Amino acid sequence: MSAPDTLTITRPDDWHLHLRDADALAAVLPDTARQFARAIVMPNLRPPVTTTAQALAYRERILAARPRDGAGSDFEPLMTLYLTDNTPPDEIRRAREAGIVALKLYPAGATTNSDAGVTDLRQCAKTLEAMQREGILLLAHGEVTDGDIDIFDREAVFIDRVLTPLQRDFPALKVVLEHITTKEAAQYVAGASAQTAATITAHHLLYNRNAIFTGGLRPHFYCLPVLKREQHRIALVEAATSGSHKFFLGTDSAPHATNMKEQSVCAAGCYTALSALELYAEAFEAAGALDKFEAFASFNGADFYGLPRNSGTVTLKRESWALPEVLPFGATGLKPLRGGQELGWKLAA
Ligand SMILES: NC(=O)N[C@@H](CC(=O)O)C(=O)O
Ligand SMILES: [Zn+2]
Ligand SMILES: [Zn+2]
Repeated sequence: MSAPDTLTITRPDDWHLHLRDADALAAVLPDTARQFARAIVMPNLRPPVTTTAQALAYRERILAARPRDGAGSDFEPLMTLYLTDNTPPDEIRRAREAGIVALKLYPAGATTNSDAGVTDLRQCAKTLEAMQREGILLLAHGEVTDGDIDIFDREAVFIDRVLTPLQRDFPALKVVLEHITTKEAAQYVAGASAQTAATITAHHLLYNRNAIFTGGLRPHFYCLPVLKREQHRIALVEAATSGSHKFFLGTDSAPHATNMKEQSVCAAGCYTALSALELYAEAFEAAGALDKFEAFASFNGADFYGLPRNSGTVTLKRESWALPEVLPFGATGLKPLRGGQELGWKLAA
């Protein structure tokens, strides 16, 4: 069979996204709004979005940053709250009534803007109970933070120490293990209850940890959880293309200004929103699984969250184009992953 020249799928959603705030929000939102109908917006602002009132105010700022008309003007942000040791159980009902869909678990110190995160999930039992009751999802940055655990093992150890007991104690709580990076995570999710799912980024499908070290240290490939060995990348591709409904698209597009990335201490995060669908299509095509792409990008996430699937379609065309090296973003710009290089698919306007 010859390779197709176009790929038309139901409008997709991004189930894990960082939009930031203020000028940064205005700079990046149009990229996502062009590609996706909806996105789960991460709450790791400074200060973090911990209350329903803050999330609703943030939602208004996002709506105000949408393109006025044409593509992206109907983009819908799906809001989340940042779980802390002290999130009151009462907040959960307020959140549900306000249309907030999930709380985000950041183990304290695990990633960008996670200082206010949870130090011990056992302290959150009452709140988790309320989430289970109200049908609010828990989204996990699944890494332990102990200094004695090797950084490449932190996801697997999180599954054993945190996720397995959590799902035993709250079996009806829907949990998304975000941005999975290992075969342990793919296997765990595939074998876990129907209340369990995972997002997978384009960069973890396309790259292994060699990308960070090719010819020198490459900060634009540094994100958390960090890229892993090739055997893990292969396991993620297998999970994404397996046809399992438990795996879906979440870019984890995480903008950091160039001066924050090209630094003695480089911020964690890759910017992929500008060309997310193109990057995913490349990964699915390399696996000979373009026929599995639509469910991964457009159906599985909505079904798991209990939200309607989108109507309408988007079309990707086989066309070679060079991704810009730097995008406008503050004084130093924003370098997208793969910037300056060719992509083989292009989202039709
Ligand atoms: N993925 C990252 O490396 N960074 C994210 C935070 C996160 O999702 O862990 C960010 O906010 O920059
Ligand atoms: Zn994370
Ligand atoms: Zn993230």
